[in-house]
Amino acid sequence: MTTNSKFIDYIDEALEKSKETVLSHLLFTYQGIPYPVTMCTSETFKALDAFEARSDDIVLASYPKCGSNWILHIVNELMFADSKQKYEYPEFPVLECGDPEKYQILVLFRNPKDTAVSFFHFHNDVPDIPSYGSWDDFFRQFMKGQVSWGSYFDFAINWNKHLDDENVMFILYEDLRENLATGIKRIAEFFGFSPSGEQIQTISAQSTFHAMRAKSQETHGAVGPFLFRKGEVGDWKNLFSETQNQEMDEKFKECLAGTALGTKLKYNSYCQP
Ligand SMILES: Nc1ncnc2c1ncn2[C@@H]1O[C@H](COP(=O)(O)OS(=O)(=O)O)[C@@H](OP(=O)(O)O)[C@H]1O
Repeated sequence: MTTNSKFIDYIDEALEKSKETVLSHLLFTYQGIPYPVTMCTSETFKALDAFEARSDDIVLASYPKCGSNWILHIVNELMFADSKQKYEYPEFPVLECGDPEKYQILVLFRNPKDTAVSFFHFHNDVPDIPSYGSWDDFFRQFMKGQVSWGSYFDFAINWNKHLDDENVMFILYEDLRENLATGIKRIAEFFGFSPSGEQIQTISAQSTFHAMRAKSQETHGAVGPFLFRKGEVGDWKNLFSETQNQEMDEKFKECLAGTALGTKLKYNSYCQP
């Protein structure tokens, strides 16, 4: 992502509001889903009802902490390689709804255990964001879907219905982690970009966790190093208890076992001890 003061201004403003917010006052509910009062308002959601997309808009859908800043960076670099123009965001680039028919949509998933752990650290590490009392407290709320942006599992169940849509491309965080250049090539093909082998290599080198973390203060302001925290697969093993493992395995089975998305998430590879 390019240096963009609008982007950083928005994050700084949200952090400033977070300073005065206690955890019990963090969430409001819009159409049954909790959102943080520091970043969203019901007015914005209502205004988005009248939003009209352009036919060449690109949309990324992701539950929090699945690597959205990573993919935004990659797409920006691909656009730059294609057009030689750096895109400057006129607004903070997060749209909470829109007409899917009009977009090409990247859907980004990460295994639910690492997603939960990343989400917990974000809350508890960023000084200005209200903290949970403990990992166990956060886990309980995460499993109930009572965290910002709601339930990972409801998000997954809904997207499972759209995986075969022509305008939707699925990306798995763990696949990208394993082979960044291949992932970048697939994203480029989906959007009709034709980067050279050299451009793919350059974008890959700029999109590694370490490269992005090193620039994170420049790209994301004070919160940067917390957004690019560890970037690993399997960090959940440091926090999950045996009971929590079983609880999430059960929930996964109940919600996603036997579904197309359930298979694509490769749960047995990434979520078993
Ligand atoms: N380049 C690269 N490689 C590997 N991993 C990366 C990369 N960029 C971001 N990340 C990791 O993605 C996690 C943050 O996800 P999001 O950007 O979606 O967070 S947010 O919802 O916008 O707050 C967060 O995960 P954790 O480190 O586990 O907390 C980031 O470190």
